[in-house]
Amino acid sequence: MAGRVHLFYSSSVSHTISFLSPLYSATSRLRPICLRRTSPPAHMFCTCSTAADANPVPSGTPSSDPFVLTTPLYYVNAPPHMGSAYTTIAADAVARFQRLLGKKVIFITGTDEHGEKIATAAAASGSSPSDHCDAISQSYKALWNNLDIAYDRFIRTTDPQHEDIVREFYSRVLAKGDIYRADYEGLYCINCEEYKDEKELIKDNCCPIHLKPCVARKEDNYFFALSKYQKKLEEILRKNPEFVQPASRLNEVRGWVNSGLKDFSISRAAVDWGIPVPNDNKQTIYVWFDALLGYVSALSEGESQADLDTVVSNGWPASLHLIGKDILRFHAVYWPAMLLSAGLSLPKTVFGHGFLTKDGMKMGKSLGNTIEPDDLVKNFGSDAVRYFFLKEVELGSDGDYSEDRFINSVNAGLANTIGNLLNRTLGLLKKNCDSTLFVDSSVAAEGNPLKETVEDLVDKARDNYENLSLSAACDALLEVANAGNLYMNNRAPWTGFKIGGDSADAAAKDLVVILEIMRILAITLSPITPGLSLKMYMQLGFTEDQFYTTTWGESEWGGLKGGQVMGQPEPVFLRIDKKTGGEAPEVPKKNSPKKAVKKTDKAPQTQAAAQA
Ligand SMILES: Nc1ncnc2c1ncn2[C@@H]1O[C@H](COP(=O)(O)OP(=O)(O)OP(=O)(O)O)[C@@H](O)[C@H]1O
Repeated sequence: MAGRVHLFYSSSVSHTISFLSPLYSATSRLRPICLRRTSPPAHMFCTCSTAADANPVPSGTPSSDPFVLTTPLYYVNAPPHMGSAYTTIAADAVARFQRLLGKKVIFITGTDEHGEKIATAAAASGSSPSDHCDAISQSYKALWNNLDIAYDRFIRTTDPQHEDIVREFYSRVLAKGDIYRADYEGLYCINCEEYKDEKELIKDNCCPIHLKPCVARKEDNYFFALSKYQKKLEEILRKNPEFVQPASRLNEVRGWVNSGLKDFSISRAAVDWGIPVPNDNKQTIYVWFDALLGYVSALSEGESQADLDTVVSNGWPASLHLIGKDILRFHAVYWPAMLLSAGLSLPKTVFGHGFLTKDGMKMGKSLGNTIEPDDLVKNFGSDAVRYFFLKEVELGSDGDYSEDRFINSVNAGLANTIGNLLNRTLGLLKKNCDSTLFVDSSVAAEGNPLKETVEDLVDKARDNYENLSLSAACDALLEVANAGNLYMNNRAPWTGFKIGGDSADAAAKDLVVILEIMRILAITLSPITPGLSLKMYMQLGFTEDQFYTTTWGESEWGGLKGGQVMGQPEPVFLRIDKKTGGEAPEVPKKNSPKKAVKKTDKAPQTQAAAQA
């Protein structure tokens, strides 16, 4: 889904209805309005309906329904960049957290492959659109693999089952009387694949986003009667404020809706590379009326027949659409209206996060001002990349990348505060206790207020995960590690071992306390840094299989047992040397989606893991 701007009707667009579907009649000339392009609390995971309460169509999600979450389907005009990776990493962390809670999760991502821009990009590279799409969608899959993304479904809008769903959806909306035909003339931005309002253009009729001149175009198109859904959308936004998150985005969406919704064009006459409009193969379906349906068609995977009733029974509606704020209007205005028209339930939450920027401009494929995530993974490992962007860029706000900030943050958090504490503690345990735990961690912590501190922080992290405050979840977990470091320094167990007797027993208990903290951290940090967490868990004497079957419930204090033998103290995360950068880690071969949730390969996953 490109950050395409949709323009309804502008003063620069001459628009007259030349043909009306027998099912819909418009009587007035459509008035000009243009759209500009530009982050759920605990309740979003409750099983009661939210947006669906205001939905006139049958809805409601029983508690056994899966947690379905989506990233945008990325537009294959160019390979992925750090911006595309940002949304996907955040979605992966949410998916992993929900799995830890024991939910059945369906994490959907994929690629948006139709439209003029794709045909042009293919021609420029001397390949057919279909070969081009195969190559670029593969580059997304490869990056997700390198970033440890455990998606469940990867939908391509050129998949046959998707095309079937789009046609069925279109037919439902047509039958509802919500599609009609009209003339359209105006200035067109090929990169946005949209007609633009002259008022929003900059010098020489250039698109303000892509900085390229728009071209005059005239065609007749099919339109979707968005205006019919004005009242319903107002009601949904009033009754279900959690439908759009964070609150600042909700206000934006309310502003758009309250200023009056105008119908929009859902076909293109001049674009061959698309799904033909049913009963009119001279037109193809507009990319957004096609791509948004990918969230639905992804649920038909594995079915011999792809139809809307099947996908509904397979988990629709989605619990969460995680998107960038550039495509909020499509997801929070057009999409719910389209779903209402087709008689489908609305997603529970649309979360529009902020932008990664470079020199103040949104990083994007069209502008080419991108950071290559593969380079970051190669230099620093996937855990470092995931940690930095989730901790340092609050979901919902914009954030700038700088290598210095990256290295400082990752070194301070993962290498010093967490990795070093585990390594020191295991080193002391090896030297003084033959790497064996002296007592159960529940016994070691009797009367120790640190246990309660940790429990409170873990609860805080859980709330933050649930609210999609991923950065705050990282902060709470770092506080847990800080509390462990402080305890180690205050208690100085090495002196107790030197003294011997009761003091040595107390020191041995202290080590158990700290290792229990590390166990809890390994579990609770695993949505953010799955590779590092696995490494930590295994050093604590657990197996890989045990790691992949842990639940959030197991983060309760008391998992370590007396007599348990710990692994060898080896650094789980090495400091990154500012001068040389990180050493290249082995890029793990992993992530067939399900396998990634319960991996069986043994490849090290972090810079440190590769070196350890
Ligand atoms: N700079 C960015 N910061 C955060 N997320 C981004 C950024 N760029 C893209 N994304 C993610 O990708 C989505 C847009 O996908 P798309 O494939 O259109 O990428 P794009 O680079 O924005 O494309 P283009 O530059 O051609 O408009 C956004 O909604 C967001 O989820």
